[in-house]
Amino acid sequence: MPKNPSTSTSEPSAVAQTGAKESRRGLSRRLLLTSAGAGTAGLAVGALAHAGLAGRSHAATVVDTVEFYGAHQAGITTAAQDRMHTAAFDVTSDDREALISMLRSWTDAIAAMTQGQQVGADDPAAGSYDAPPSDTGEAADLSAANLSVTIGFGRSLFIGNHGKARFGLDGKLPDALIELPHFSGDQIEEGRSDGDIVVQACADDPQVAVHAIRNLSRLGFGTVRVRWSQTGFGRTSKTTRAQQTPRNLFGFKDGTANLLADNKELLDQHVWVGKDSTDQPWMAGGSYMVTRRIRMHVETWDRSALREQENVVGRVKSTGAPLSGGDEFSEPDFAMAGSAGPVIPADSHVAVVHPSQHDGVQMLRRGFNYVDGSDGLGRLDAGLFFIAFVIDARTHYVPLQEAMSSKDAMSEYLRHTSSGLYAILPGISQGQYLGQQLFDS
Ligand SMILES: C=CC1=C(C)c2cc3[nH]c(cc4nc(cc5[nH]c(cc1n2)c(C)c5CCC(=O)O)C(CCC(=O)O)=C4C)c(C)c3C=C
Ligand SMILES: [Fe+2]
Repeated sequence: MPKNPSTSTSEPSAVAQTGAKESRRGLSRRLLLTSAGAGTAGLAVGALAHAGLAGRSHAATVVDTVEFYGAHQAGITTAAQDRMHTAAFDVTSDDREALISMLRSWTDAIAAMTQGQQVGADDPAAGSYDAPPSDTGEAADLSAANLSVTIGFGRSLFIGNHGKARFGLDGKLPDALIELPHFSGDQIEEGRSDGDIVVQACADDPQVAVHAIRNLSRLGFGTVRVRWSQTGFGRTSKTTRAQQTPRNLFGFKDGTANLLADNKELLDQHVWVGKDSTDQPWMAGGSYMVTRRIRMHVETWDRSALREQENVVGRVKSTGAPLSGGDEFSEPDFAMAGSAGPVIPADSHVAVVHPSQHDGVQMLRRGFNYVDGSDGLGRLDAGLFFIAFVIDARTHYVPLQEAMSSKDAMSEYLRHTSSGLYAILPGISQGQYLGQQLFDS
């Protein structure tokens, strides 16, 4: 389990572990960790002990925090972490002020947790003995592990399930926040889908991601309740050039042709909502997140020949190169002829979803593998929790999914069991709360 905080992020915190921060906020989780006894928690302790509580020389301190404030929320272009816990919440209260108050407390908690600090108070022993601790405590000895928390609102937050405006949000529903259509072959479970608010927590330590969701859920008690939640591991994409392409549960490299954090022009074109590309000015700087829990019939896959597997994906299993040749990052040549039709079959996954088939649209994929035990019939309940961030799902997701479900050979091995589309809030600066642009608009 990666407890190594030496992996810096695409958005490192400029203030991580400075003396100023210590005196302002008291002991951070990581400094508690260091002072509580080197040797118990792996490399983090070694590194921080060297940075020296004694000497207070912070020069060697490693950074494993992701900046929370900014024009966009973290957790989208942030270097994809290894673990995920995503949850959707339904708002149980009708009170707009209660919702805003919860979003304020969530903002404070996220700002603290992403910097490796406890929720509420930095020192868990400082609270009242007669009250529950302000932090649940299971991450107290862990580093921030590159935690990012990303919040979005579902269509039902604006108009409920009957089209009636909620929380005074009349006229604030973005046109792009559609109800995703039913796609051929879908076996969607309602209880695993949609929801008023989505919270994606990603970290390089599963306990840190779970801790984030649990503490937000606790802070929301009386205002929201969890509708569904999903854990994931082994990121199935890369979002920075420095990251190696990971493999999905079919054993193929996944994320090769993904949009990357350093391609600002493409991100502006395909991921970030701009003030001119939305009917809702409050969405500028935001994005749309598509979630699909896709069961992969791994037992059937494992019994299929390598030739079949590669023809289904359109790439070489070992290297990730397109079947038309070259290396992993070579462009596929869909026109190259083989002995019986194109070398890359027209019904292969990459041929079906490639931008050349869809007016050049691209998406930022950020999914995770999942295994939720077995299904009672001797098969793993395993697959991909597909997550993609796009500027507009109507142009950047729906047509691709329609093509997949009608002509993608991979679909035979897949079953979509959940579906969600959320308006990802723009980022905020210090002093603001998540969602403020909407509620102030
Ligand atoms: C509708 C969008 C997509 C869904 C759903 C989806 C599911 C899915 N994909 C894989 C495995 C791979 N996908 C790969 C590439 C790829 N996939 C999509 C879209 C969806 N995939 C796109 C847009 C692309 C990029 C195409 C391109 O530009 O070439 C690949 C190849 C490697 C890579 O580029 O990432 C694999 C492998 C699975 C297993 C899956 C559902 C479980
Ligand atoms: Fe794919």
